[in-house]
Amino acid sequence: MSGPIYYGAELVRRVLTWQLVNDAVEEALKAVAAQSRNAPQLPYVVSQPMRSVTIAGTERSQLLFTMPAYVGNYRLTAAGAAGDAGNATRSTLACKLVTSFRGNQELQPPLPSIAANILLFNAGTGEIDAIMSGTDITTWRTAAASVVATKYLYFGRFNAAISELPIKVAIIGCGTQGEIHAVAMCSNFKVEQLLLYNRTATRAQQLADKLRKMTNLQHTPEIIVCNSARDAVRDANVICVATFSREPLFNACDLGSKRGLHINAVGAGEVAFGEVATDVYQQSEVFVDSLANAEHELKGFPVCIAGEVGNVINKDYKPEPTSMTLFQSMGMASEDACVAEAVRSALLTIDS
Ligand SMILES: NC(=O)C1=CN([C@@H]2O[C@H](COP(=O)(O)OP(=O)(O)OC[C@H]3O[C@@H](n4cnc5c(N)ncnc54)[C@H](O)[C@@H]3O)[C@@H](O)[C@H]2O)C=CC1
Ligand SMILES: O=C([O-])C1=[NH+]CCC1
Repeated sequence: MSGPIYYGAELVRRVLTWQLVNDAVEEALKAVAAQSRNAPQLPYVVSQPMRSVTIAGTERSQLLFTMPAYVGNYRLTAAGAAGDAGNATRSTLACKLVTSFRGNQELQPPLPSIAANILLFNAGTGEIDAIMSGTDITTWRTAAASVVATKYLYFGRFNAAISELPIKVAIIGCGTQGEIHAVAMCSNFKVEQLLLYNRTATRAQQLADKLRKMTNLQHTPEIIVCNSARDAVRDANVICVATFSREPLFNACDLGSKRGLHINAVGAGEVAFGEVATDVYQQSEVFVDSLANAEHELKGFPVCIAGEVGNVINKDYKPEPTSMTLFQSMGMASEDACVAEAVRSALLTIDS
């Protein structure tokens, strides 16, 4: 063996599309749920041990996570698996190394708070095949998990086609995740209004300006920069919250009149679930990406968890049209493994 191939960020970016990432993430969510519910009729074999967290210093503001996963017998159906490869089952052994240094945004020039690399192993021999830049994969796959959760938990409750139902989306926190969630929502759904809020208002304004200039969004919504999280969430159908806040940024009475509502709670995952008030959790049906991870990482979580998103997909569960659902996203190594495999597959396709 000549040593691992390195796939840098530029190469990875060449093949990242929503179809590729959404499909790989959906497959990972289904595989994890099948494994945890012991569904022998489904082919998947998953091993996803708890991620380790190394604190780099005296506070939890600088962290290194190791995120290993084996996902066996899954399929890549999107562009990543061109031609016949789309029908073949895959098995991937991978480990992501990811840092979360939340002060990086204050540096001059700023650096991403989250930076990652993914090691891909030969699942038959255990030898390392490739090292892939994982920062964009982390960014995209996290938004894709919210897209998949929104597709099944919000749109899945209505009979209309996704492309026909207009929605208002609130983005709370306009950093890397806020931006990719805005792009993901406008690329996958018919967003008629995008309501942006950030603690530092200029950041929300900068994101609004950037989004208005983007020509590749499937839907170009009206974009409103809000003065408070409360203003942003009041009329939204879908809320994405992605900050480092440990304090609730909105509570149940901020959500306005009863209507169909879905929340993707993405941030603060490594320390808590503090961004959203307890009464919002209490009034929601709460789903996670992995129950096993939730047991370990969400100690003191205020409500019972209804289940895993993958189980909603596997079992075709439909929430009531006016219910409030919440996806507590922690991020899973299986998502990284399946997306990295799809990226490698797509790169091999364009090279050949
Ligand atoms: N669930 C998952 O799979 C993943 C979750 N994350 C989490 O998403 C969150 C955001 O990550 P990035 O967008 O990469 O970070 P970022 O540093 O790019 O953006 C963070 C945003 O949150 C805002 N913010 C920070 N502290 C705040 C506070 N106390 N109150 C209100 N707003 C505050 C900042 O103004 C900034 O706009 C983090 O908590 C991170 O750990 C990140 C990657 C994956
Ligand atoms: O899943 C992930 O990669 C992360 N979750 C929180 C910080 C990074």
